[in-house]
Amino acid sequence: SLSGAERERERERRRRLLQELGNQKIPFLGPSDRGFQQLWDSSYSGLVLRRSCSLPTELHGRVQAALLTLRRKGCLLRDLVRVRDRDVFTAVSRALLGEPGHTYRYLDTRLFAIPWHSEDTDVKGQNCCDPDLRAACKALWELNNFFCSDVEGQLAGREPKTSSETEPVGPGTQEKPVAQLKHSLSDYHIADKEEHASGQGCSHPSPPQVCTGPAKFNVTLLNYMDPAAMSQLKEEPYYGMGKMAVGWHHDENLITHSPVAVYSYSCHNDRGKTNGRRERSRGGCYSESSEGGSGEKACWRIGLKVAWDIHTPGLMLPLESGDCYYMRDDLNNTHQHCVLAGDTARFSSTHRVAECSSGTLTYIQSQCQEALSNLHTDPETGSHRLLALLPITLQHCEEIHNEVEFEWLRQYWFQGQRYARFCSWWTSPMEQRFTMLFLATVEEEGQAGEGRREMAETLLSALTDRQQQRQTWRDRCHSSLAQTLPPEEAPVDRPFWGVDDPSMPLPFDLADIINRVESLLWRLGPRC
Ligand SMILES: O=C(O)CCC(=O)C(=O)O
Ligand SMILES: [Fe+2]
Repeated sequence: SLSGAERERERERRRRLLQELGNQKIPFLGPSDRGFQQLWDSSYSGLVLRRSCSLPTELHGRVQAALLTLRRKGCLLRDLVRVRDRDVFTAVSRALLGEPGHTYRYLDTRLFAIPWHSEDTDVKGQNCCDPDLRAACKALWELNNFFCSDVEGQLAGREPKTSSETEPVGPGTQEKPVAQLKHSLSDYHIADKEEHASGQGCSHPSPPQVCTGPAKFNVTLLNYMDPAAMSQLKEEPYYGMGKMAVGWHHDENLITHSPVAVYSYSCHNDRGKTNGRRERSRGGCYSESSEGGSGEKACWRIGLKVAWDIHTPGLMLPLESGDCYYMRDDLNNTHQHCVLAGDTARFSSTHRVAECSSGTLTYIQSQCQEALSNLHTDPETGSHRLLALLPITLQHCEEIHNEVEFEWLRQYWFQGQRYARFCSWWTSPMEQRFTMLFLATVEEEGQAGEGRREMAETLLSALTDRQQQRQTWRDRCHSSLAQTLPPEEAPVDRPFWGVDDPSMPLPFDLADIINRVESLLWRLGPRC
């Protein structure tokens, strides 16, 4: 994610562009506009549309049922994210599904994946949630497998478009013959297992972090919004594309150049399906409502723009229920996208190759292990002592402490009981007493000279940083927006301990300790 300075530069750049633009709108093209396909070919070539009809029917059925199950169970929740140092609720409700132990970080928020539950006899996950939820997760895992193999096919075959049957598709892509798509779902499972076995793909936690092999989507971020329930959606400001459910953005925290695959499902508000003809007016984005054509329903659309460019027209792509699209190559880097709300409720499942080198439970547990290996506990007294006292070791331990506390524990508890409510997979790792918090200070260590100064300096910077971050999290937990949440979703300021908790070597409030280290440094005098 962006640093403060980078954010500031972006803001300034945006301000200048808006100034240049004045009150004018930038043109954009939809499918019924002349030059649409040409614009797509020339400026949006990483975008590929796969129409609903080219996916297996039974896959649609399972995925759509799964999304409805997740909604019914209340798994989809609005995130209290941070944008430009302010807390805001996302307009869409979300949930993350994915490989066990994976997380996805966006807008200063770490989402913890509900595991796919791909195995029926997963010992670890057996009792973590009920069968309906397990089945729902598994359906999205099947969709994930479909996308993994489909996006590869799309990458392999870059011949120019040959079929004009399904309009429109992206440039340089060939719709797979329908026969080829009528694989049974189990074919995809097998393909998936084989790829896992061969160790290819880019979902593995360690670097390199550039996508080279076939795409292995490791998480999907689900989105849901019912516009009827939203009082005010923002108007798209640059092109006049209409109301936005998700504003302009790049997807964050992805392996460089990895693709994103999206399944779009717009539910019909009424009973029954839209039958009869569809009318295509501007952008083909109105469909006649099912009950005799009274009133038009705006459909959901994706907006795309070239980043930092006010000259290339924008692209607006209407999506019918069941349509999928891919963002390939570097489209996500060079372009931004937004989601334009239609009239009906809509789900999307957005499959990603999350950059997980520091984003898995395995990773953070090994970090803890490493730091703890430097901690000796006296079996008699229970007191703790650091084994290695090199400043570099101390600094590393303190950094790990901050990482565990702020990137994992506080992130998790800030989202309240939401995870434990549907699936208890994360409960045990998060409830574990993270002994990390026991790391003692070196104040008492009888060292002299530069070594001691260096230690104190190291400690001071770690503690100051920790104190600041604790305050930020406290503020976020007690913000007026956080207060509006029901108890089960309300942020919990955890971990927290009282002033005289004997099991904690350091108080929660570090102000006194920081003062002591500061005065120690002062007593040691200036660096020689
Ligand atoms: O819903 C969609 O089609 C895309 C949503 C999106 O851009 C996102 O979740 O990052
Ligand atoms: Fe996105």
